[in-house]
Amino acid sequence: MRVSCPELTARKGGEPIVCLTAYTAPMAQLLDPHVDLLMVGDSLGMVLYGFDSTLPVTMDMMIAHGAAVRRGSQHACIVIDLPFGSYQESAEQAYRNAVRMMQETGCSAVKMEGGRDLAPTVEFFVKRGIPVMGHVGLMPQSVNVQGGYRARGRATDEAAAVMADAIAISEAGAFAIVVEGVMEQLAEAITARVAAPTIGIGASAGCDGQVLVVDDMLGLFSSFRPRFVKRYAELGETVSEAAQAYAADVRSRRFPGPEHIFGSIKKSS
Ligand SMILES: Nc1nc(=O)c2c([nH]1)NC[C@@H]1CN(c3ccc(C(=O)N[C@@H](CCC(=O)O)C(=O)O)cc3)CN21
Ligand SMILES: CC(C)C(=O)C(=O)O
Ligand SMILES: [Mg+2]
Repeated sequence: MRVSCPELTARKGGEPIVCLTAYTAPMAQLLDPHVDLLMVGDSLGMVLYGFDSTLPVTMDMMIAHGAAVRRGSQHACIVIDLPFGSYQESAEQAYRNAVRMMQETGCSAVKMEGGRDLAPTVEFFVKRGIPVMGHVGLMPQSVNVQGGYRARGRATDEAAAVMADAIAISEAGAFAIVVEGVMEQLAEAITARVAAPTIGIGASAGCDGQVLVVDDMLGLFSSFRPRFVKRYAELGETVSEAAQAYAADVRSRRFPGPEHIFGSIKKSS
């Protein structure tokens, strides 16, 4: 049985919720036994497609990758980001896009970035059968309004605003909330105050769970190294070294060797 959204909500205050992003079927297959939740993040626009923000990501991209992750996993709860522009206009627009996302991918829930202004949309979804993961604090889809990817809540007025956002999204019925790029004190205060479990990224161990972009923690997306990313592997270096060794082998005709070829032609009978 796949992990359900209510099961994750029930983990509030208990064993931390383990979450990673995944964008492809083979990566989902590798991560699935070890995590509670696989997040198909719109960060794929930056990590896989080379965009300099998540804004160019489309519904079609999220659906293609969401369906792939679903095919590659059996156990984890699957949550897909609704991309920029697909939900901000109205609750009705958001709901239509979320229904399409669920029908075409088989995912369990969707995630949307937003605070108090988004609470009516969250309530609209939950009343109509779609579990919602919230996302407050640093919201990458608002990079042009924020003027960069800066941590939120350094000053008390901004901290109060993020707290009010988290409370509104939790009270609207979100089953969990991503809290991104906030001070430890604020993450702890939000986690203590809201009913929904908090999933932190750059938000300290004071949250009910953690998420990282998998390519960041594997050292595959090497250009990105903010302080909240812990490197658990250096796969970027492994890939470079493998490519270099292959190139040298091809140029020197060391590859392919006798063990890599189909043998000799036999005389027809
Ligand atoms: N690969 C990847 N990993 C992520 O964690 C991620 C993405 N992509 N794309 C979408 C957003 C963007 N994110 C970011 C990007 C940069 C900082 C960062 O470097 N912040 C610094 C300096 C910012 C500044 O002052 O301009 C900080 O101190 O907060 C944080 C989160 C997190 N998300
Ligand atoms: C890291 C998570 C929170 C995300 O929104 C993404 O990967 O797009
Ligand atoms: Mg995202």
